[in-house]
Amino acid sequence: MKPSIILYKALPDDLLRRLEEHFSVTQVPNLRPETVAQHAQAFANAEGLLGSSEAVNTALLEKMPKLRAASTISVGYDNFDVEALNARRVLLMHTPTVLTETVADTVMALVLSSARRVVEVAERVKGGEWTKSIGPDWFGIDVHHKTLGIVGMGRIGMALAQRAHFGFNMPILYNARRRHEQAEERFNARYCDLNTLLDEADFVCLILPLTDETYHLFGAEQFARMKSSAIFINAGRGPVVDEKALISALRNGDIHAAGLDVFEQEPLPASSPLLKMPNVVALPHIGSATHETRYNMAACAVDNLIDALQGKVEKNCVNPQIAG
Ligand SMILES: NC(=O)C1=CN([C@@H]2O[C@H](COP(=O)(O)OP(=O)(O)OC[C@H]3O[C@@H](n4cnc5c(N)ncnc54)[C@H](O)[C@@H]3O)[C@@H](O)[C@H]2O)C=CC1
Ligand SMILES: O=C(O)C(=O)CO
Repeated sequence: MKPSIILYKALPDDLLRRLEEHFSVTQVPNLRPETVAQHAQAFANAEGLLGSSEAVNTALLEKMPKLRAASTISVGYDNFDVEALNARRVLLMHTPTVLTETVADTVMALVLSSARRVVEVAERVKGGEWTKSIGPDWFGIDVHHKTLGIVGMGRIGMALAQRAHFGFNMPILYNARRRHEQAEERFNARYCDLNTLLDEADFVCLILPLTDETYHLFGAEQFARMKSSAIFINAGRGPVVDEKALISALRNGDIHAAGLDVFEQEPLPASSPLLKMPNVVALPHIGSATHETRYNMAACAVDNLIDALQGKVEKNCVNPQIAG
């Protein structure tokens, strides 16, 4: 008999067929308690779980006594209680690498659009305001040759550094938990402590995972330290930043502008002051959202679940140490 799994995200037809070749699949719209209650037997029987963007915690694991592997269609896994998974010896698989280049493109888009005011001035054109040759009130600031500070020099940080160094001649500073020889050799990146990076960078780009250590890593103190001409970019996770402090820093002119793909609450509430600020580019968490990359992420997650339930954890496994 095929192992049973729960699928909580729609998949392209060919990937669903691939999954069904290996598993008996129950599709559900989400992992909310009412959904779990409605499909209690399927959850009770499931050995695998596949989807994204939902909390997987002790309460859910209690409803899934046979669960052996969870596969998320994302690289970030802050929505999983990894300790609880480890305690239950449930493997957690994720999708690094396949999305790295696309997310780095998104970060570069945030850098360019916030510095050159692309969204703001395009709206002015659409609003019929371009009636004569433009003046300095439409101008932006240069990106090329400016200093880029990267906080979190992982896979995406490296892909961003590559774009900035070779494409835009930007000197690169970085802060990470350890020195990154490749970043220094390939992109001439300079390692520094966070305060030095904040003091010197023209663009401060966060591409960090959300962990206990990174929660609210950026607050009033960090924004006050940045240059008043600096642009702040966050494409990692919203709660790494104290959003109230960010709003104050933008209001007070402590920083010049912000480009944001992630927020403390997603979707960003319509009442957020960020939406009223012309110097904020706010995107709906589109870092990896291209047709090609989202397909590749889903395919990777399907393969990951097939591998994990066969005990293969050589790649893309967050907690391989628990494999039997
Ligand atoms: N906006 C979006 O759509 C996307 C956001 N992300 C986010 O980006 C994160 C990074 O992805 P990758 O680069 O693939 O991960 P990665 O694991 O390769 O890189 C993360 C880097 O952050 C560093 N780091 C962790 N804690 C730190 C701390 N306290 N101080 C300084 N550095 C620290 C790590 O050492 C590592 O170098 C993901 O965990 C996810 O949260 C990822 C993909 C898409
Ligand atoms: O993969 C992730 O972690 C995302 O945020 C979406 O691609």
